[in-house]
Amino acid sequence: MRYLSTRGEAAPRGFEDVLLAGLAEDGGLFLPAAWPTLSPAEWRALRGLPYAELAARLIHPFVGEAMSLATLRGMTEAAYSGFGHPAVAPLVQLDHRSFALELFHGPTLAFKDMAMQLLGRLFDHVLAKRGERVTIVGATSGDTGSAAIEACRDRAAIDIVILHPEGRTSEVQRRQMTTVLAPNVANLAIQGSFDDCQDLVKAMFNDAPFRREMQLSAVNSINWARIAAQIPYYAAAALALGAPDRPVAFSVPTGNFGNVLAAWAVRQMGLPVERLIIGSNRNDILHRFLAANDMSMRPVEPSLSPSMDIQVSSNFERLLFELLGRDGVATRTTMERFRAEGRMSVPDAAWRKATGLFHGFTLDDAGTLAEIRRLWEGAGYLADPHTAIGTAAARALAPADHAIPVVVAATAHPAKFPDAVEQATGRRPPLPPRLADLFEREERFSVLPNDLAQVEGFVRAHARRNA
Ligand SMILES: Cc1ncc(COP(=O)(O)O)c(C=O)c1O
Ligand SMILES: N[C@@H](CCOP(=O)(O)O)C(=O)O
Repeated sequence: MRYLSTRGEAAPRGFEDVLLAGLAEDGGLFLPAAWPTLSPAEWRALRGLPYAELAARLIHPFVGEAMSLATLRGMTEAAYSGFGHPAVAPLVQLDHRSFALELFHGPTLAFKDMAMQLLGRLFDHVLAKRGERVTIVGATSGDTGSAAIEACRDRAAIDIVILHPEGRTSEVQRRQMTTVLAPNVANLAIQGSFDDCQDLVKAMFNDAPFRREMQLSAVNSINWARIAAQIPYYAAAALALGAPDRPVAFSVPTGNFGNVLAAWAVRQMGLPVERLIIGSNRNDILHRFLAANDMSMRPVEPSLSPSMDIQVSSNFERLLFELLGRDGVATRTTMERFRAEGRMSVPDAAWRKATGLFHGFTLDDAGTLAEIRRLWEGAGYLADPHTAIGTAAARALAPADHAIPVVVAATAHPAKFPDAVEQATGRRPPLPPRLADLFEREERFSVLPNDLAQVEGFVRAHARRNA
């Protein structure tokens, strides 16, 4: 399997290079040169497999010659063995046609564990094989950070620095990151938004000498391996509900566009996905794009679903590349204009192609609380604020054909957002026993302004301490 950059200038690469590089040298994101596809018979043969086996079989085409299926299977089995549910990602029926796909049974209680638990092992394997060491820099609005730290803590060949927006995550989310005191882990609170954190990470990657000096790697969904590892749970849900012989729809609470992109990838691989519903909070740039071909940036506003407080959805560039007929020059020009002018629209044909499949929905905080309450009182289901945006979106935009089930990505455990859940339902969800003392644990993090030179200085000092 070879990978291309969405900006068309980086040389095609294999999986190992893509895993370690994260972002392409030309500033673009990697995508497979061709999508692996399965026939209906091949999809049917995957029904009912244990999750780890399904994951290994679906991820292996993306890994290609980099490792055998048996080696990958060993990693998926180890990655998912510690999950708190035997199905790993169970489907819970919410009403006659909609299902919550619970992706929060991993160690840090959010969907990020589904990919990150595998990524940590992939990094270890490739770094040991090459005798290399990396410095991972990542940006988080709350969940990627703790999942990445959990997956990479105490790993010999990895240093990791996670940037989060100061005061803009939930307290549980912050503590899940800052109470990990492993020497290879550092947390930085940036005085700014998640978008500022993400821009700092991309700027470090685009600073070629710094990138080389630090051997930078990424764990955000700019890294293709993250998306590849998020594909199997959509396939598992679709197969359980009758695919490939019955179409399904997915509703995904969306911020950086990574999770919904994985659902789209399942469609590229041949499963009948009738539509992809994108739920946004008041930071609704994707909704506005789908409604009126207007992707225009506004300042990021804090909401009750902080992990989705994002304006620049990194992975949209991957979809854009496909919408523009895989034209790297056009993708680069469009993205550069977006960053310079703060807005973009795409050619009409591309926009129509996008709106034929993607449907946008937006919900404010009051609506989110009402939806959490409705789910609790109506279905006895306790949802976190992100998942609630997904269920509300599913109800509003489900396909007219009632035979098509709608799968909502349940992206976080309600205990990660106890204040919002309690406000909506009067019930404060407890943390699982292994996190019960989270609020007594010592925290360690530094605070820095949104300043590239200072952040690079911090990353360098952290890496040198551990070298
Ligand atoms: C709980 C939760 N829901 C939804 C999202 C949005 O997912 P994505 O950024 O992949 O669109 C995130 C952040 O990634 C999240 O942490
Ligand atoms: N919501 C995310 C933001 C980063 O997304 P990623 O999927 O690109 O890592 C978070 O929780 O940090």
